[in-house]
Amino acid sequence: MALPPADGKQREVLALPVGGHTVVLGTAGGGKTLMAIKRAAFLAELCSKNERVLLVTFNKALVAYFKSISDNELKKVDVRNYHKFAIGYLNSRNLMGFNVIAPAYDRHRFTKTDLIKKALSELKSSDPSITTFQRDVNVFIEEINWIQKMGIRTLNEYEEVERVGRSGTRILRNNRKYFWAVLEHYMELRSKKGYKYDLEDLASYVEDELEQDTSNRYYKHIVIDEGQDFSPTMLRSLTKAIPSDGSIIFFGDVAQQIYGGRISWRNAGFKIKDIWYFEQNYRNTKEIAALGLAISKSKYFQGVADMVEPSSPKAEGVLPAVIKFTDEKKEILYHIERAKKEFATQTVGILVRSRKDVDNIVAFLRIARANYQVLHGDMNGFSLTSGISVGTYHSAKGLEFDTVILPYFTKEKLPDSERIIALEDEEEAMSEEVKLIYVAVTRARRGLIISYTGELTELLPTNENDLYQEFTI
Ligand SMILES: Nc1ncnc2c1ncn2[C@@H]1O[C@H](COP(=O)(O)OP(=O)(O)OP(=O)(O)O)[C@@H](O)[C@H]1O
Repeated sequence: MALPPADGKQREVLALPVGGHTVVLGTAGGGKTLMAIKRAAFLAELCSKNERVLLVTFNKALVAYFKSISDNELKKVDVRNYHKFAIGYLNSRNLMGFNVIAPAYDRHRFTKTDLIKKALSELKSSDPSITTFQRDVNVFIEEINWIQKMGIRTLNEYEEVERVGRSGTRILRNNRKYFWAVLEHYMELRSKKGYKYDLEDLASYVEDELEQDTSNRYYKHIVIDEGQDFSPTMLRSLTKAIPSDGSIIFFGDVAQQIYGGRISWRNAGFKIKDIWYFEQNYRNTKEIAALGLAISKSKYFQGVADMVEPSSPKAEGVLPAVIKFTDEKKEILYHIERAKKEFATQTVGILVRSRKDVDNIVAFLRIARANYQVLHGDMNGFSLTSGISVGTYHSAKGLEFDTVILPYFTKEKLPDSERIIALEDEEEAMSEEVKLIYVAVTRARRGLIISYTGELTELLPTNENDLYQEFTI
């Protein structure tokens, strides 16, 4: 499959002089992935025999997708997710080992969550008078992840740092020392289990090592796609991974930031003169883009700095459908039947909020003997031809499908109740979750079907402006 040629501003970015730091912010479907691939290929052509280009993105499913769509353009480029880059670098410095990263999920080993739970419970019993320790463990997990992603190294630094958004008011400055105590105790327990890192603080170790590493850099140029979800410390480590005559280019869309709350690429220490903007939406039809735009203008979306508003795409299509069902089984069977018959020659994405719901849909797909792939972190290949892809909204990041089906769009599931607990604030959870549904909706090229039972989530804008057609089945 040949990639389309660059157009308008894309052409200007593709031809930018090579060197230094560049930031490109674009709307959903603005061609950031396309340009990341083309720029990486262009840079690889300029490299001498010992110089290399890294195209780095957030998740492994996206790496598999890049490789499938790039039509040989990436022959001379290393395509990796950040963690693979980090592990490779730490390995080259003899700082890795077997099972030294505390896993996020694992049925057989202690996870980061298990260890934070243990750390909190031990501190709670050692001093029951401290009320902060009585807060839900998810609040601590959330805060520890934030501290690590910011690359904060000391309690002093943590006590000084200014927070943006509502998270700033959630944790009083005076109480930060208790969160720090849980972090420190977690680190002790982690080390006792033989783990040196976890997925959030790995980047700080890479950054520190690169800071004092005077050897020649392995990559001359780094191209980052989906950069909005890289933590500041991941981005800083990448800026240190290139030589002084190398280059780094960041492609991202703040409206699609779905990991890490309100952490901004602006904390990454890029040295830039200008920011480039891709406003043109090349993916969605006018109707789908209009719904995406309405979501991005909703009250829950407020406070998103650097948001790039899309200009209306040219392709006309049909209005998205919003269908109400009487029960969930009927809902899923209806979608599977349509996907198998009506959309048989298309790519179809069935996307949901939780992994549990993915498993549920997979069980139905198996019974229906449908042709499907599950989107997940360990995908090696990616089928681009017709067929159904099932996954969470998170796993569909950066991808696109001819038709997107979004079942379970209910108040009960959106926002996710665990996020409300972790953030101790429904409004904050809504502001996170609305970005997820923005990502989900903007994955659709031509068809979008949303469905629910019971009550529709408030995250979907109301229909006064005829953004969608409503049905009951
Ligand atoms: N200049 C162009 N001409 C034709 N098609 C284009 C052009 N630029 C992008 N596209 C197409 O538009 C779609 C979206 O592009 P791409 O995935 O690169 O956008 P993106 O900015 O990475 O989107 P997102 O952030 O939503 O994942 C793709 O199918 C891509 O091939």
